[in-house]
Amino acid sequence: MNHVLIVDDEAEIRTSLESILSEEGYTVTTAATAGEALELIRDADYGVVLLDIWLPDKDGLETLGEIRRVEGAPEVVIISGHGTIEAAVRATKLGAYDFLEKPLSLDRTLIVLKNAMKARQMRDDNQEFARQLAVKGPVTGQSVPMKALRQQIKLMAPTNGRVLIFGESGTGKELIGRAMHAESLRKDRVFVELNCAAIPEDYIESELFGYRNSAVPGGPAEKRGTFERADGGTLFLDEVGDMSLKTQAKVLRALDEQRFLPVGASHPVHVDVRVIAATNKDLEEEIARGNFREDLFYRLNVIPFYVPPLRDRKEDIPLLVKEFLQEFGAQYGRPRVEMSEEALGALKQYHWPGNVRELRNLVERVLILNPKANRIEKKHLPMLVYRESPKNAVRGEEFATLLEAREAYERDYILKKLDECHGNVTRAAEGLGLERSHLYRKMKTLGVSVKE
Ligand SMILES: Nc1ncnc2c1ncn2[C@@H]1O[C@H](COP(=O)(O)OP(=O)(O)OP(=O)(O)O)[C@@H](O)[C@H]1O
Repeated sequence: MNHVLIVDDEAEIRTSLESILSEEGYTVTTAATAGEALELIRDADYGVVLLDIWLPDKDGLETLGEIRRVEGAPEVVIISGHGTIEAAVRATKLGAYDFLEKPLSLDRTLIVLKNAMKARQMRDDNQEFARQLAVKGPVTGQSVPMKALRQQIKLMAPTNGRVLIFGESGTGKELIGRAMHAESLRKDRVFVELNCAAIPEDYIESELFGYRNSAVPGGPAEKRGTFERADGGTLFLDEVGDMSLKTQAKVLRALDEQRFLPVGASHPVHVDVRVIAATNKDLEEEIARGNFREDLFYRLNVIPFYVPPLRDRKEDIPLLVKEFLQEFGAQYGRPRVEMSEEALGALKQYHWPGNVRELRNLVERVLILNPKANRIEKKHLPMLVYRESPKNAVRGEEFATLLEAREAYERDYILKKLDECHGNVTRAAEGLGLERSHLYRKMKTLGVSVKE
């Protein structure tokens, strides 16, 4: 974050400040009027605005108010002339970061600007923290591999070493990445996540490294990439095996040099980032196939972590269920809900292709679809029972007749839709393209219910 906007109607001040600040490594844009400045601020991500309080087209305090209303607003430092100090003081009470008096002292300008940038960075970090709080939880599990993983996290977290986490989808790789960050020396800084598979190839470079002077007409002129946002903290690169070879080459360089060139920029940006990467692919196999760079693999894989699938640590299921029942019980106003031993036994029979994520979703669904049950019994887990009975299993196994196969698929699909719609049959019917009454009839035939 080093973009400064200078707003002053005196051309001389604009030019001299621009050249000094550019030399200090800031990216500088200038504007002569409040109108022009507001337009620029709505378009790009500035760290700090140096705002002359006296502008020809608008009152300085009013301009300050408008800037502060822009989402992700920059810090504002007021520049005041001789007769406007009182207004500048008032501006700081209204949320300006500080003020500078004309004629500007170079030292003071640089110090105030540096501090204002830092304040803006901290505001960004705090917003990231707030987002993180919503998703953070403990790494639960008493199985031998989970205990070992927790120990490994404790040991490796403070080392700053790069970590590569392997494991099937839904096993908890991101959770482990976050736990690692929470126990590291960077815990007071940001944790930024980027899912490399979710971003189209054309955008991934600008997502990672940001851009200056967007090529998209009407688009924001500047964007900070994930590397830059993670400065000082941890960058979690999820599904790292899905990056193209071209992007891999750029990431490799950024890791080696701890600096990179945003798209369209003329100066590199230096960062201090710890990278934790995760993948559900066999990267060694991807290397053999020529899809993943070996040098990047070794750079990322300083400390390898392996998270086993849930089917290989079924002893963790009761504890996980307890945690999810607590979480969703509190959310849906049913704090005392529990699960019978028999139901837990049924869950242990299942092979959990979606791992812990699937278990968590199932617990939530069962709670929603059985609003009166204070104790979840085996009969409340129909889908699993169908899946695990070889005759009815939806995936792969054999069905006696086509009708049976179709019903199993339909049942599964309807349950999924009902789950997405939190048990609301009308909305599920809309989503399925059926009349509500038709869906009810189908549910009855298939033995699907949303009530006790
Ligand atoms: N050991 C665990 N204890 C508690 N919750 C867990 C555990 N493992 C996973 N979860 C929960 O399961 C869900 C999926 O976990 P997470 O997103 O970390 O998996 P992932 O391996 O990163 O998945 P993907 O590869 O699909 O991104 C999350 O809601 C997470 O909180």
